[in-house]
Amino acid sequence: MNNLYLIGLPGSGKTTIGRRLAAHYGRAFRDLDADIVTQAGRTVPEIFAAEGEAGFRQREADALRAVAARSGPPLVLATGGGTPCFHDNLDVLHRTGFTLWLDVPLPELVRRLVRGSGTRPLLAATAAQESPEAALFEQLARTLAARERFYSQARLRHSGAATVAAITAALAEAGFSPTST
Ligand SMILES: Nc1ncnc2c1ncn2[C@@H]1O[C@H](COP(=O)(O)OP(=O)(O)O)[C@@H](O)[C@H]1O
Ligand SMILES: O=C(O)C1=C[C@@H](OP(=O)(O)O)[C@@H](O)[C@H](O)C1
Ligand SMILES: [Mg+2]
Repeated sequence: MNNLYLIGLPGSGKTTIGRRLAAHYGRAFRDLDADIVTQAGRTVPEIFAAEGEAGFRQREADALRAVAARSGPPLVLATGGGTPCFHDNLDVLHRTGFTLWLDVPLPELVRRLVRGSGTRPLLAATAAQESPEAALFEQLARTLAARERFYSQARLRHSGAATVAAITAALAEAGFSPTST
């Protein structure tokens, strides 16, 4: 299976860029968080509140395995920021597709996330701090430190321009074949 899997920190553009890459390649797009929400009948913050992070991670692992096991044409999947870091999910990603790490500098992530962090439970507490930007930066830096050893195993780390043209050129150079199944 030749799915294209986008991984990286919250705000790195997995959902936004994933949708554009899918359109470019003529593939279906899926967002793992959206699958989880549909299956649970609850929003992501509601799942964290009712079931804790452990409950969310179990749902995430199950949803990923459902996508990975499906038959049909390969798709583009935006994972959640934590997906590669729990429940051997990285093995599932590597066995069933090509992993692309969107590596975006922390100050840019802070600019993107400082409004709307309430929809991301692991970042929500930063909004109540005296300096939300500084708190968000610290939180993202801690998260990256814990996750970099997973993200860095991606087949391609893209740190350049977040355009479809730049990313598809980098993917081609790294050996991603959009037409192979
Ligand atoms: N390349 C980009 N340039 C500017 N803003 C972006 C870019 N990609 C995403 N964003 C914005 O950043 C926020 C988070 O993007 P999103 O795609 O949801 O990231 P992720 O799924 O990785 O958490 C959104 O408000 C989105 O509009
Ligand atoms: O980083 C994380 O652990 C999470 C990121 C979120 O997805 P995005 O990366 O799309 O924001 C979502 O899966 C959940 O809030 C947990
Ligand atoms: Mg997303």
